[in-house]
Amino acid sequence: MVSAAMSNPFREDLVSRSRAEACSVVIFGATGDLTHRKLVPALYNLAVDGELPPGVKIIGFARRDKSDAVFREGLAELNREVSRNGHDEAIWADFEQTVHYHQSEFTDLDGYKRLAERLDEIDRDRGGKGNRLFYIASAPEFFDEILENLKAAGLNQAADGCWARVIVEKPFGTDLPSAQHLNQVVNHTFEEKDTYRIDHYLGKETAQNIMVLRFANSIFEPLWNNQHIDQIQITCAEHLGMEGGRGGYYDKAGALRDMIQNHLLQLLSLVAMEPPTDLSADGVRDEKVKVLRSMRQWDTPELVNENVVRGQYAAGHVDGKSVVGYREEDRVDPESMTEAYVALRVMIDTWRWSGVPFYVRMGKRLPKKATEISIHFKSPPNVLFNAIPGAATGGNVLVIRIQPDEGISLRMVSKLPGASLRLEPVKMDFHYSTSFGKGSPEAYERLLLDAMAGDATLFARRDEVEEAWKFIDHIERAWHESSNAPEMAEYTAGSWGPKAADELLEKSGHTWRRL
Ligand SMILES: NC(=O)C1=CN([C@@H]2O[C@H](COP(=O)(O)OP(=O)(O)OC[C@H]3O[C@@H](n4cnc5c(N)ncnc54)[C@H](OP(=O)(O)O)[C@@H]3O)[C@@H](O)[C@H]2O)C=CC1
Ligand SMILES: O=C1O[C@H](COP(=O)(O)O)[C@@H](O)[C@H](O)[C@H]1O
Repeated sequence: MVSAAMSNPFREDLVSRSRAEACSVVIFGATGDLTHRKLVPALYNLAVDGELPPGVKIIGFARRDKSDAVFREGLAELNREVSRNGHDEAIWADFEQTVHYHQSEFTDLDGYKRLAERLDEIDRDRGGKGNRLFYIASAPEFFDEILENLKAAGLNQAADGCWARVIVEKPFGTDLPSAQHLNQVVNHTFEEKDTYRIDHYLGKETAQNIMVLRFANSIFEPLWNNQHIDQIQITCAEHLGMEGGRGGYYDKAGALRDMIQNHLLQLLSLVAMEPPTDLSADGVRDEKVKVLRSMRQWDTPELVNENVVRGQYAAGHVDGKSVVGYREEDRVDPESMTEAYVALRVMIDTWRWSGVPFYVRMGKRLPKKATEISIHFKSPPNVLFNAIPGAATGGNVLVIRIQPDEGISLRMVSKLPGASLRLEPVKMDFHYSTSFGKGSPEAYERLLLDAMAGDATLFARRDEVEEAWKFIDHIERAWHESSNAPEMAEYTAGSWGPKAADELLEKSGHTWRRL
């Protein structure tokens, strides 16, 4: 068995103090894609690894009429396809006994009252009262209604000595006012300490390792500032387009709202934050929110033009297959002005980061799926080796590979073996799979376990979400409301994005790192 402490040595004391506790997990939207592909496989894999607390019950809440047996069979079918640890029929047979289905409309208060009775029964079987974890995995238009109905049915209150918590899926609003409204609804239903705004990038093993790399090693932190770092790049490349009917959602959201506002600004704040005073949820989140507050605002169309590039893919080839352009995708408006690619320069106006550009890019239909952060150190003074072949290969680059092939590499310049002095870049490389001999758990496993343990460190706090929206809203306004709106650039599917994104960096003498 892999214990929580073993999987996270950095937070060993915290994990041993706050273990996941038995509870009823109620999933709203349980017949949907997220539940089948991510949530239930995550719970199953926790069970396989012996991490799921005994006594956990899973109750799927959705509209379609289904028996427990039919619901379980549908879940098993997907689990066979996607489960990280494979699908063991014997383990599944035990696991599925903990899974039940509750049919109701999200809008029907009676359905919640029946749910309350059902949960009471489960608690009685457990020997009295119990904990409840509500996971809102529905489309965002139902978030308010589900929260209000939970309150109306008294399900936001826990029995003495127990807890009732809520996990809210993304998107957490579509702009600052809608996020503020949702925060008000959530906070009037559950206390902030019981609210878990999910950002699955924070649950990725490599994202968690950013703090360890920075603060558990003495060699990096002294260099982690504008004296030594020239620029930082965060790239999230996806080869997929709008498969599985995603075009309808995506064309309303776009890359900036879908990925930058949440996942990539979270990664940026982990890279840029000051050391927290402790590892408590608020200790860490206090530091992250300071980064978000210090981002220079691109609050005029001119500033957006100078610092942000948006793009859509035209037809091209990805993975050897020809694919259509963004505007030809299923459920996408043929005249859409929604971006499937964004590249931006972020400036963080703090003592540590003054003058260091953070370049962030994300795009659909790029040549491959890969997310990484690269820290580009300044070059040494060009006095000793300037006349030597290979000397112009640049400074050190530390690369944190978030996915796939999770790991960290450091690029250095070395002497090529031989009688004459020639320089060549080399790479020191650490791979999670070879160093630890096993793959990383899925982000949802860690996040579900943390919510059961009452540890909100890897979840976004209210002020983080709102600060991120403030930054994003200026850009959205410049794109969609200004008369001199910056252009929509085009790139061929399967290429690394529009030329304008290269030009964004060239202005400062930089180039995107090749992945
Ligand atoms: N899919 C993914 O990989 C990811 C999804 N998300 C987020 O998770 C959320 C859910 O996404 P996803 O699972 O893909 O969505 P789906 O459309 O696949 O599922 C929606 C679910 O909501 C239920 N539902 C819809 N209307 C009602 C209603 N009136 N009453 C009761 N149940 C209802 C459906 O039930 P029924 O089938 O019975 O109608 C279904 O279970 C979204 O917010 C999405 O942004 C976030 C990250 C990744
Ligand atoms: O939240 C989202 O994330 C996925 C990418 O997640 P990953 O874990 O596969 O990197 C993205 O494709 C999707 O558009 C977005 O909504």
